[in-house]
Amino acid sequence: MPLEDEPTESGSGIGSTGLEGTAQSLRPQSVVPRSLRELTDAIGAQGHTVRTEGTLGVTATGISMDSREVQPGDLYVALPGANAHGADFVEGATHRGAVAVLTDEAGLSTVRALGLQLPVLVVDRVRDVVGPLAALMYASQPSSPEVQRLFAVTGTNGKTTTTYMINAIMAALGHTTGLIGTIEILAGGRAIPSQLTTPESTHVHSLVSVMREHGITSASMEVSSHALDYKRVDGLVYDVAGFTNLTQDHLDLHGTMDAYASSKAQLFTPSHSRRNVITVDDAWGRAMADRARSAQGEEAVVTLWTDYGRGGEQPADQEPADWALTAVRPHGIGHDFVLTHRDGRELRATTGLPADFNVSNAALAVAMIAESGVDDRALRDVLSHPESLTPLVPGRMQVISQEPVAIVDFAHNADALERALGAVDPGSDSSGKVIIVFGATGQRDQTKRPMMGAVAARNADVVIVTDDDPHNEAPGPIRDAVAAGAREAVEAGARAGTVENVAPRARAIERAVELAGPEDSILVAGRGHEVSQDIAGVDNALDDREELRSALRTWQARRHAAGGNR
Ligand SMILES: CC(=O)N[C@H]1[C@@H](OP(=O)(O)OP(=O)(O)OC[C@H]2O[C@@H](n3ccc(=O)[nH]c3=O)[C@H](O)[C@@H]2O)O[C@H](CO)[C@@H](O)[C@@H]1O[C@H](C)C(=O)N[C@@H](C)C(=O)N[C@H](CCC(=O)O)C(=O)O
Ligand SMILES: Nc1ncnc2c1ncn2[C@@H]1O[C@H](COP(=O)(O)OP(=O)(O)OP(=O)(O)O)[C@@H](O)[C@H]1O
Repeated sequence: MPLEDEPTESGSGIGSTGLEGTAQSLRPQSVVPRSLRELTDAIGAQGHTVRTEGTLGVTATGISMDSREVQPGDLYVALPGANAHGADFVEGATHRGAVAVLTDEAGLSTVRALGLQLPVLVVDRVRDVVGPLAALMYASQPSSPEVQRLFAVTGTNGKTTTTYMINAIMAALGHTTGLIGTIEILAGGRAIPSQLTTPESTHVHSLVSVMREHGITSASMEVSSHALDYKRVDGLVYDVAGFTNLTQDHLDLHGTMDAYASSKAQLFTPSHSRRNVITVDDAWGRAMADRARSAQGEEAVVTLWTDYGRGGEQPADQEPADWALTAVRPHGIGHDFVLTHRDGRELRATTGLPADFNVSNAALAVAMIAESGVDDRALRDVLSHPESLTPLVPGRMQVISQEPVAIVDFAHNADALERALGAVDPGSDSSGKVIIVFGATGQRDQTKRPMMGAVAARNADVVIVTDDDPHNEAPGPIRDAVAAGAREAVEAGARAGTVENVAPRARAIERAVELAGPEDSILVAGRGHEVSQDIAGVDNALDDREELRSALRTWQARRHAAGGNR
């Protein structure tokens, strides 16, 4: 039974000088100092009222919204938050060298109560002005796409994979690429530690500038709905922004699916993007395209149809999409596909990544690049090489073993789980069972727990419910809620013959492997690339890929000892 190689560091391209640091600490080398008067004028030019206290002649050379990240010469942005007000930390910020503060009235009172006399700019809604100020400070917006091309991807699932695919194609087209997303930030192959999918606005702007200083001519970014609501990408206009899909997730933040859709829709407006490619496989996508057209105008919005299920026929009652998948054929564990434009142009490509949804992600990546104005002939040439659309995306349908098929994936909501299970199902011609190990996150959207359980029971033969990141919630009841959804589905006739509740997670993975025969498929879902599990605020080392490899080695040794029979 071959175990797949462990992933290796990919790419290089640029030297590391000037890239030592984290998303929080990196700053462009060349920054034009800005007087508080200039910054005040810039806030006023955005239509915000700003009140100033203290001298406006002071110049700032950086901007930070966390006291712990302040560098000498910074404007410290003291934001009101859910846990604290940034003004509570203003003394720390001044000790680190902040020269002025931007805050609201409450923040001003705190600063003055502390007896601090440094200049203060006061606005009503602080987050509204930070992005554009950081854009000014770090001159982040590229002067043209020829200098640096910026891509953004949003949607519930597929952002990470699509951004990796965009980068793989752009690199093959000769660009030095940058990436900002959930797994990592990459600058020309150099990894920069990061915490959020989309970093805070001050970091986003400094990173884009730093990347340009290091010769990065194309950058793709995941833009989460949190980022849009928290205005983390304000002040940056992407050349092309793409939409993957919208399914239930993050309702703890957004409340309703409509509010969630409205958050995403902000990306498809002139203040965020010039051109959009929107996947219109379902009603959410079609509504997103309609909203984008009313915000951007018809010309700026391109639709993409990837729901190839009916053999390429688009629904007759819908307007045909601009780009559509018109042929999909299995190719190894991946697929060949043809993307056809309404005007008759065809782009042929192959992705070696498994699962139907990766054809959708690949189609979006290709359409976004085609719409970004790259040379058509060069693009066709690059797409003729399968490796252009087969990046290693850590923890995304990552194949750990072929026999039994053992895959680690990041699916952590019902839709992603269903699709990932569909991809590992050997089908009715095979006697192989599908075994799934997964859990649900604590302190997040609780409504998805039984839904995920039910999806697992409908699409797998053996369901092993375990812990994800419980965070500060008791893990037992989370597992019970997921398992209850699975058992209810089994009672209603779902496929699963067994539902087990096993913790800790490493033991659940072992259990899945113990139950597997060589013809079976194991999917360990939910944590993908993650290497630690947060239990009650403590990060415990745990890598699903390592646990799976170790359990498979034991499985292999047992089989060997038993002479190949189970
Ligand atoms: C819900 C959310 O996104 N909250 C973000 C928000 O928190 P907050 O407004 O409540 O801030 P707070 O903790 O009250 O602190 C108030 C202010 O004091 C500052 N502070 C705090 C302590 C200190 O010592 N010094 C200091 O200056 C903080 O930087 C902040 O500006 O602002 C903070 C400061 O920038 C963020 O760190 C924090 O992200 C938290 C950590 C987070 O986990 N966010 C996740 C949910 C998130 O954004 N996820 C999405 C991806 C979602 C997905 O698709 O899966 C992402 O893009 O990563
Ligand atoms: N187009 C898609 N449609 C549905 N599910 C998908 C799609 N692409 C990926 N997935 C599933 O979603 C999981 C996460 O994929 P990916 O990391 O690319 O998405 P993401 O949008 O970046 O997710 P997150 O916001 O949670 O980081 C994958 O492991 C896979 O199970």
